[in-house]
Amino acid sequence: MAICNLDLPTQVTGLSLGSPEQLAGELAITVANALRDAIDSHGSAVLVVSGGRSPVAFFERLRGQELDWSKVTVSLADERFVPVGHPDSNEGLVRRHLLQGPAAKARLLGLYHAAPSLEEAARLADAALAELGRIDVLVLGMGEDGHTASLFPASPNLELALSPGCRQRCLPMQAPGVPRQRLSLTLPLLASAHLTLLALQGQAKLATLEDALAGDDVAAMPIRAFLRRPLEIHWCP
Ligand SMILES: O=C(O)[C@H](O)[C@@H](O)[C@H](O)[C@H](O)COP(=O)(O)O
Repeated sequence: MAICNLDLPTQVTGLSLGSPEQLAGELAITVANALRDAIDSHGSAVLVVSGGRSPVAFFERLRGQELDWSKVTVSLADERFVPVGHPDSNEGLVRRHLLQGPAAKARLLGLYHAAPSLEEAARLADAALAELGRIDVLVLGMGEDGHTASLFPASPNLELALSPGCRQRCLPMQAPGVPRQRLSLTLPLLASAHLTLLALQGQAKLATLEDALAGDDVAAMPIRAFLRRPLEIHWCP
């Protein structure tokens, strides 16, 4: 299915849903099916999710899905350099909205570490991610500037984070708005996911997607790195 007549590359599929509630439900079913398949095929599943405002309804629908959560590891595509109890924490968001009920049995591999600097926190996250293993499902969001995870245009370290040879799994990044200090998984790790989903809501993000599809400068719009790989976009007005 196309998304609002957007001309998608062959490796990108698009699903248009009627409302944010339908998008959350559809995404939850898609992710749960992929996690069950991973558990059936290799005994465990790794889910990497994004934070921000949009995923809350998706998290709450996903936690209601029947699966063996004790075999699931949840991690984050990016994090803000704030304590987990801070309202801006993505780990806090996942703990509050996803890891509840049966889903609380999942293991959470967070990125935040209390460290004297963002750089040191990124080094600690990078070391912790060594045990993540293969990402079975990656759920990305996107900002209206075309960032994804915390791969922001003009951020220091962006070029390194996007390079195919980047050896770090996690790097310190700077967002244009608060909270500025971020931790982001790098492209090689993110792009290694077996299934990558991009969840978008609203006309503004549809326009951003259209801009991203019309150009090829990845540094200007890092989401472009994912549009040239197999990707499933779920969008609603
Ligand atoms: O930490 C974050 O903010 C996210 O990981 C980020 O990459 C997010 O996916 C986009 O900024 C979209 O955010 P919204 O869903 O809030 O629009």
